[in-house]
Amino acid sequence: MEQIDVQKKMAGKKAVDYIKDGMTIGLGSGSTVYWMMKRLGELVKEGLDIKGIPSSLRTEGWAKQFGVPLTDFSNTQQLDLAIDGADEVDPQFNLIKGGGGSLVREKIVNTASKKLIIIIDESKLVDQLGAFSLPVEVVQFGYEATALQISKLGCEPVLRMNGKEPFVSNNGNFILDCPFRVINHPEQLNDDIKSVVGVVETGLFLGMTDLVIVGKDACVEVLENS
Ligand SMILES: O=C[C@H](O)[C@H](O)[C@H](O)COP(=O)(O)O
Repeated sequence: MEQIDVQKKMAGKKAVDYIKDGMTIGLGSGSTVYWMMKRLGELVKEGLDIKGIPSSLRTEGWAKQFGVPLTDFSNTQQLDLAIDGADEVDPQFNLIKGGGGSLVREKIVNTASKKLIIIIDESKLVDQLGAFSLPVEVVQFGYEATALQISKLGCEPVLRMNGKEPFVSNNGNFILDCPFRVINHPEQLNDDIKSVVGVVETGLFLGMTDLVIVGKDACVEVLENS
């Protein structure tokens, strides 16, 4: 296993320490979340009584594979805890997410949760957001016009592809990857992008993270948002 995967596994496995009996859990997306799901499945087999709401079809598949019981928003609108990955985390615990294209469902799930824990490998910690191209989910119709409007905010959006076809999110939308390179004012940028017609959601997750678990080579570091 590569070192980065070892770090993801360390972070994912540590996160389940925060899950308590009776909780409803937001289940994030991505390769780090995979390890959390695997460990959570083991704990459920040992008797842990929880329910989860998955933030992607892929995570839903893992839940079924590992035996993690699921529920949905028709049964509960507030979750106790959400555990999710990230593509970048800055010192203020602001995030870029959506590298896997699940940002809309993730933002709905994480916003509905009382607490958000982010699990990452070391490479995700950055001084400033923006080196990772910001994913923005947009409706398919007229996406070229939507991209033009976003470009006026300081980047050249790239339509995400899946082979020769555009990538389509679990919500049936396209993703524009927006290379801003340096994001100095994330709140303002988020507002500006969201005001563009055709934009569904941005991958900026601001002021929502309570705890970051960073997987390192032989340990984990837990960073608390004070
Ligand atoms: O859409 C994908 C999500 O935001 C992921 O949580 C994020 O891309 C991090 O994924 P990974 O743990 O695979 O690096």
